[in-house]
Amino acid sequence: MPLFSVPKEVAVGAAMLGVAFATGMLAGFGTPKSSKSTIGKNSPLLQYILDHSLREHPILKKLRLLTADHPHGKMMVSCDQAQLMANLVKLIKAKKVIEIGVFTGYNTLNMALVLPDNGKVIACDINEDYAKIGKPLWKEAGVDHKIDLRIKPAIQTLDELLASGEAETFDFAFIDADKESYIEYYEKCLRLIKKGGIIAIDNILWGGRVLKPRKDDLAAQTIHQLNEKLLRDARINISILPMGDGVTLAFKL
Ligand SMILES: C[S@@+](CC[C@H](N)C(=O)[O-])C[C@H]1O[C@@H](n2cnc3c(N)ncnc32)[C@H](O)[C@@H]1O
Repeated sequence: MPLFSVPKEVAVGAAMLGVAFATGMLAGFGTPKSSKSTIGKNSPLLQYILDHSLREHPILKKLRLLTADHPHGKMMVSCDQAQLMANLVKLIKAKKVIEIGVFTGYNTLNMALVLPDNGKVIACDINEDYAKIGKPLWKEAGVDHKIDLRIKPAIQTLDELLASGEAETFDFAFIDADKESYIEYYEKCLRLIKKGGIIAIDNILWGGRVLKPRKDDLAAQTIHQLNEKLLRDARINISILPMGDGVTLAFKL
């Protein structure tokens, strides 16, 4: 039984989105490429959205183009989603931010650029080689002093932050690493952020595989379980945005 019935206008909107998926109407971002888009490719409408909203810092753009050439370039967060997160970070006047899954550091730089000079991004990844690509650009942008890169499993970093008394001291978290650990990441981030803080969770549509997660697809199953859990979680308010590969915003109450 669903917790809430679906309002008619929502059902209509969802149906329209479904049609858009099916017809490829919402079919992706052209240039600049939104590399992680589930919502298709080559859509004039999404291109229009980008053309009329993207204000990308030149060094951020440089890192995006550099990352796009990387063999795993598709892992990079979409630029429109990154811009939304930067706007949220500014709106809530965030000072302390966690990023789980740095890759080449596009969004790490994106957030560092909008934090105050004494702000901090705790940037978690297991692969130092990826981060080495972005590091010189963090420096070129003059924000490297705001980035604390921790190369080890993110769960370990989160546990260390909790153990050192940093619960309820963070303003914003972005979860974008191994999907199988998403529920653990969420629970630990929820303890680390303050009331009024925001957790953004990427890939919550997982290329559409959340609709019918296969038994052997642990990532799809975990994301789907998290989506179900968040709907019923009284500690937060949520919104799911059909942007990139789907992003949930969880607002801590
Ligand atoms: C999708 S990418 C992150 C993209 C990044 N947020 C951006 O702005 O472009 C996922 C990253 O998670 C990292 N990762 C995978 N498992 C991890 C773990 N257990 N702990 C920390 N990072 C992990 C990978 O090395 C990879 O760089």
